Amino acid sequence: MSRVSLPHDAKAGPTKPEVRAVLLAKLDLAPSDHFVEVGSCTGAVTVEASRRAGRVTALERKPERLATTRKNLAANDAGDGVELREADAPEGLPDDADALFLGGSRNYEAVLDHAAETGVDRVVMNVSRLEVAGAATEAFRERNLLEDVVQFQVSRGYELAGATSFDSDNPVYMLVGGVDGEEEVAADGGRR
Ligand SMILES: C[S@@+](CC[C@H](N)C(=O)[O-])C[C@H]1O[C@@H](n2cnc3c(N)ncnc32)[C@H](O)[C@@H]1O
Repeated sequence: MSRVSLPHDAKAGPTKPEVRAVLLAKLDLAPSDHFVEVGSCTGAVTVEASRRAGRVTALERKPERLATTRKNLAANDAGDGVELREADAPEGLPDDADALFLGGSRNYEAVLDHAAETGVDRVVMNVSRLEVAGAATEAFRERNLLEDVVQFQVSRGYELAGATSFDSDNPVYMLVGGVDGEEEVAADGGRR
């Protein structure tokens, strides 16, 4: 299993390893891909993506967090092919992304507009707040970007009195799609 070392911390991160595993499966990155990330923060996703995609452009609006991305990339020998931009998306978004990940939700509607206009093949957004998840699902749907909505929660075991108990992370809503995305509908009319 590939590991990511994150010696440098930032307030809003990192995206947990189990969530990254699902995210990477959905993004399905290949060496021919240009991957664009909005909100790189600790760089946990940036590092993983740089091991799979040929090109990575990572945007982060907060300069101190972008510095953390840079330091954690260096700690993983992962800076090759990665361009870091201090920008508040949609500012700074390239026009040739194959896969786009919204790790931060600020201006997400304008970011989704840009994705739809430039024909991004795979778009994934992680949301933790319920109201934002609902509104963002609608925003994906309105732009014909929605294929799948996945909600999951990870619990991590710890030792308690010689046995194992669990601490639960917040639930994650993962919106998955892309241009020409079609929502999956089961034969009985329910969503799959
Ligand atoms: C939840 S954190 C992302 C965590 C990151 N995936 C990691 O593993 O560390 C969200 C980040 O997105 C950034 N952000 C939010 N909206 C943004 C935007 N429109 N453009 C650039 N950065 C943004 C925030 O500053 C924050 O650092």
